Amino acid sequence: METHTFYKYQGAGNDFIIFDNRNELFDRANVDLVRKLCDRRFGIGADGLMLLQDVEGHDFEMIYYNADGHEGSMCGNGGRCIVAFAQDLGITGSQTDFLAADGVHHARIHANNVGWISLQMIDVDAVQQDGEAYILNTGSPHYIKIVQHLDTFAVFEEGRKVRYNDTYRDEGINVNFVQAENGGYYVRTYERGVEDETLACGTGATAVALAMAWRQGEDGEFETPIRVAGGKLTIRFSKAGDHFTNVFLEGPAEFVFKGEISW
Ligand SMILES: N[C@H](CCC[C@H](N)C(=O)O)C(=O)O
Repeated sequence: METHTFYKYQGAGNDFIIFDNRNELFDRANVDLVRKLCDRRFGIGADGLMLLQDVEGHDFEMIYYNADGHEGSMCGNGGRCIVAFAQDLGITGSQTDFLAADGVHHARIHANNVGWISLQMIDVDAVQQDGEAYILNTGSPHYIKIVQHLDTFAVFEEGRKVRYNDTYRDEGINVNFVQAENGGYYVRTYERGVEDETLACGTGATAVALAMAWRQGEDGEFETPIRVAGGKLTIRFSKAGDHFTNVFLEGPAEFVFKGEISW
């Protein structure tokens, strides 16, 4: 048994356990351990777990796991949280470039708005349709459907049906329900890998902003406010036809607590 220090961060209520794994003491392949630490009853509890590691040519590498131990896709809120963590560790200043599952990300910590982080997301070149829903990949795969009365909508049940239907069962998909409001959108997401509704999903909020602009069809520069259960996010991007560039996810990322755990 060895004792390990962990850190807990949250971004708009999407919560993460983070380890400084520059010493590589956390075994990347230990998926059972990831699952146990993320369990809200048997472990620390979180929507996901991240490892901050050293990597050639960038400030650090972000290794992200969903609560079920699944690794390999991007997490937008997690990305903003690990940037805050890197700054708290003194690894980076107010700007950083780091490596994640979907490539290199640039991020900026706003000096005049403490805890507000702007994270560049991958360019998007394709929006597909599945019936009335929109499908796109913003580092993770997303399904987006417009609904009425989102406040009382059965996100868990309806999200789960889509995530496990014949089309998506094997790979899984994150299911976002959206309703327009005051020049922006209200979004609730059923997350694959958590297999539940979370309070926020950064790649999901990004996918919603892009899909809604694609649906409207006009090109230009956009700044889209997105309200989620855990707070507010802003998505900035340029749209030219099916091409989305300069995509930024902006929102809060905060340290919650740190602790020690043995295994
Ligand atoms: N919460 C995350 C999404 C994690 C992606 C994951 N649920 C998946 O695609 O497997 C976010 O803020 O972007």
